Amino acid sequence: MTAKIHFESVGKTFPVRKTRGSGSAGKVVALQGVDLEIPAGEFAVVVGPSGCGKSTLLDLLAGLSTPTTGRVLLDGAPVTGPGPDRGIVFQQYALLPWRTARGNVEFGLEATGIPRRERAERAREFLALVGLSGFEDRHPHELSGGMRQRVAIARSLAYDPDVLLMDEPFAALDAQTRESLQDELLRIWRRTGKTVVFITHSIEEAVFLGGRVAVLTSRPGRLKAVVPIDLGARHDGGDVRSSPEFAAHRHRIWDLLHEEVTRAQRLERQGAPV
Ligand SMILES: Nc1ncnc2c1ncn2[C@@H]1O[C@H](COP(=O)(O)OP(=O)(O)OP(=O)(O)O)[C@@H](O)[C@H]1O
Repeated sequence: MTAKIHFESVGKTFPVRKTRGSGSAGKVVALQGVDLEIPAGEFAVVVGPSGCGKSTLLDLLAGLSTPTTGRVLLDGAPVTGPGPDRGIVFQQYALLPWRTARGNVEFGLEATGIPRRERAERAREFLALVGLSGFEDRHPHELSGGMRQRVAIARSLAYDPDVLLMDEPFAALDAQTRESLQDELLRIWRRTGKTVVFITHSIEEAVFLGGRVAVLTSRPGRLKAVVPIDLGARHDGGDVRSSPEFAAHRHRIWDLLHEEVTRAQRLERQGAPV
């Protein structure tokens, strides 16, 4: 069966401008030879040291940039640009401040030609899905950070993309809000059956959310390991985050990352101006 998403020997190199004191322009190899298949309906999480190319990987899948080598396939066809089959949620809310929660969710639908009444209905439905019934008429400044991010998720889901791309969507939130949004997201994922690609710096978040966790090496980002997460039935109730299975997965990913983080720090020190 064709994978929903297939990174096929993907590499990405960025040209960098000449900096003061350095002789010539150079390049940054952000990703190198990344091979990863993600089946439909999977919740895939990507972790890796800072600057290893996680956002670059997501941008390629979103069609916001093109790979230097290899291909990114969606349903077997190369990604050639952004499309409504992929919804993106970033760390920053990116909401329109002059529009209400409902207006923000409707905004994404306006370009699709869906009639006004249906847009309003769908916005209400998706705001309810993310737990924001009763807050439809609030503006972003009248909502908490967690609520704003819920609006952003509702906006992405409202046009029914097959794939949800999430780039550290909860990183700016306090710990409690973050955990409750993780619970919500899993509930929504189970209900909608979307394929999710989720980037995070948090190992706990990766283990809690991921069906599989892809660990990237420090730059250039290559695939170091793909760790299947099995938290068993405990995921359906109880405090899964304190279970021994959770701790074992967390430890395994920590081990994989630790070596890479150390390597990245060493490279950073070597590259730092003296
Ligand atoms: N447009 C660009 N031009 C030049 N270099 C870029 C560009 N975008 C990313 N890079 C470089 O590519 C590398 C990977 O960046 P990317 O943002 O994908 O990493 P990341 O793993 O998401 O980082 P972080 O965890 O810090 O968010 C970095 O060294 C970054 O500076």
